[in-house]
Amino acid sequence: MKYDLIIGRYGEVGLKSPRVRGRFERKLVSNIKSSIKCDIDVNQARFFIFPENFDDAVEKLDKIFGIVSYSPAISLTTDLDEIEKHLTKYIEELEKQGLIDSDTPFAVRCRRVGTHDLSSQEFAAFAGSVVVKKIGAPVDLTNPKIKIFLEVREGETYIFHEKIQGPGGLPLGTQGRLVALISSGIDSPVAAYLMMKRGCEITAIHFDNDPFAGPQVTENFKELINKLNEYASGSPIRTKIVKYGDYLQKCKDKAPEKLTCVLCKSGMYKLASEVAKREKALGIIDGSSVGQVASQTLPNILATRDNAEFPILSPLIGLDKVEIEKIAKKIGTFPISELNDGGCSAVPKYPETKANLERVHDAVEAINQSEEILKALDKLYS
Ligand SMILES: Nc1ncnc2c1ncn2[C@@H]1O[C@H](COP(=O)(O)OP(=O)(O)OP(=O)(O)O)[C@@H](O)[C@H]1O
Repeated sequence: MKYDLIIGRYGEVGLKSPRVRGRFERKLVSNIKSSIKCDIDVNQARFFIFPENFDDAVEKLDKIFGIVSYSPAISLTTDLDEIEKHLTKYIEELEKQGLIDSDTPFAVRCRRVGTHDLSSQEFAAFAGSVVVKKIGAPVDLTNPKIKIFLEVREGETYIFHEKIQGPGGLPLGTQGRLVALISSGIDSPVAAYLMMKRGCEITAIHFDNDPFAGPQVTENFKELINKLNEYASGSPIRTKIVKYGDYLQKCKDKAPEKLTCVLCKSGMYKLASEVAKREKALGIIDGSSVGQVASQTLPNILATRDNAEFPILSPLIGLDKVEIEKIAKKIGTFPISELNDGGCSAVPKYPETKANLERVHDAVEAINQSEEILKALDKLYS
């Protein structure tokens, strides 16, 4: 099929006040243009996208937040003879692709904006008669196997048959910046993805636990960022890597062994708070889910977040592993997270699961956490 344009639609953006909607629309247009070479007209909650390369555009629109659905379409003038001519050719193409034949129940749906001689129903009935004349397929308005859409907008008419689901959400970059703690595991990239979908730009921090973890962990993290960047058109993810081994060694040397994971996590939030200040971010994201592992019990969550200076958002907090994995597979991070990275040897044999706030405060003092975090910050690289 030779299409003329792609019609994109947004959902939630349309519920905003006109001023906010205008801002979101402009951001969405610039995000689309960042990865797709095209011209775009915006008109009444529709994006009319004229790409240089259709296949490339169809693939990339699937990863641009804010777009709820999109349809490759042909355009023509609103005139019954023109509709008959172009729709007949369109049906011929669908027949060649095996999408319609004389037995395929079909329906025409018409949406109309502006003043015309015919009502939407009359336009749909006319288009239906063209399809019947061309191919003899049966009309079935309740249970069609294929739908033909006619969108009549003043003097322009668009014909399409697909409404491809987009990722939804809000345009990236409309909600401010967050610092995301991203390991090489399954959960944290999903957490970052979900907040990107809510329009938040991301600075990703990874803690390199060498010598307690091997180089593969950091390599996997970089691969995960490459994958997440496919969804970051217009606002690529900024990355920071922290050498964290010395901090962990201090925890092991100066605090009860049992508390290593609690102090590790608490140090991450503290360091992320410093990075958030530098990055003008408004919060921190992590991949916690209540009770998933020893470090994610409610007492540990409380004890590790106690000295963070920014809100910590955990979008996976109420999801179970199967639900998280389903998202990871959908967005393509799962196979990377599944790669063996050797794990972390700093984890004690019996990690604390019911951290006591007072004892954690004592341990934080014993390791001189603030100073150690400043030292680690000095070893931050991009
Ligand atoms: N090396 C690391 N670098 C950056 N963030 C980390 C690291 N390790 C853990 N985190 C953060 O802390 C959260 C909880 O830690 P936990 O040790 O349970 O994670 P994990 O199971 O290793 O990884 P994930 O939760 O990503 O599957 C992670 O979701 C992630 O946000």
